[in-house]
Amino acid sequence: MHEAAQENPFPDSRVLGEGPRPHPWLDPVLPLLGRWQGEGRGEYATLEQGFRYRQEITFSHDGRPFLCYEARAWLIDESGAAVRPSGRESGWWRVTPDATLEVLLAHPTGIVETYVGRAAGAECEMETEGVARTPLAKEVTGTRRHYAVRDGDLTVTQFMAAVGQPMQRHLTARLRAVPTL
Ligand code: HEM
Repeated sequence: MHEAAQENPFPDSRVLGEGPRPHPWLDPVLPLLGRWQGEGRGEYATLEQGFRYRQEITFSHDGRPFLCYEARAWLIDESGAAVRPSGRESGWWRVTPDATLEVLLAHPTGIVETYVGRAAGAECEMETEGVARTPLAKEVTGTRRHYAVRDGDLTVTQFMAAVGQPMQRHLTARLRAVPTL
């Protein structure tokens, strides 16, 4: 005999004023809350040429002192037309009372990253403490990220040390807040 499914009584919210009240420790990262979409450019020393992509990022919370994070990107051509799915990641942004960030991100490419960073004035900076890789994953040894919300835009930059290369820029994107579904 199957029990009837129940509506989760503790839904996530990505809109301020809807759902649970954000935990006070989340104050420094509240500007990130919501759904963002925009375009970025990528590069790396091992690649013959750069690339363009669109990316969608959502940040939500359930009243506890962490954000639920999800990001999906797809490559686009010069005219902006979609080419193929690309980088995808999900994880948790834990925030402490002194605005230290502890971030966990998992990638379908066999990589799990743990970061430590800081949130201040609508900007977040973080650097990897650890990178774990499955046997077939590419050799990524460290990553640095910067997120900034300014005038309704979210800019995201990512530097990476990987495949024998020193830390260098891989991604830069500018996203705008979009209405939640
Ligand atoms: C917006 C997200 C991302 C996009 C659009 C993106 C896109 C790309 C593209 C187009 C390439 C060239 C190879 C290919 O065509 O697939 C590439 C290479 C690579 N990316 Fe990313 N990437 C993203 C995020 C990441 C992240 C988060 C990591 C690390 C955790 C990463 C690590 C790498 C590595 C290691 C390579 C291979 C370099 C090489 O072997 O030459 N990427 N990326």
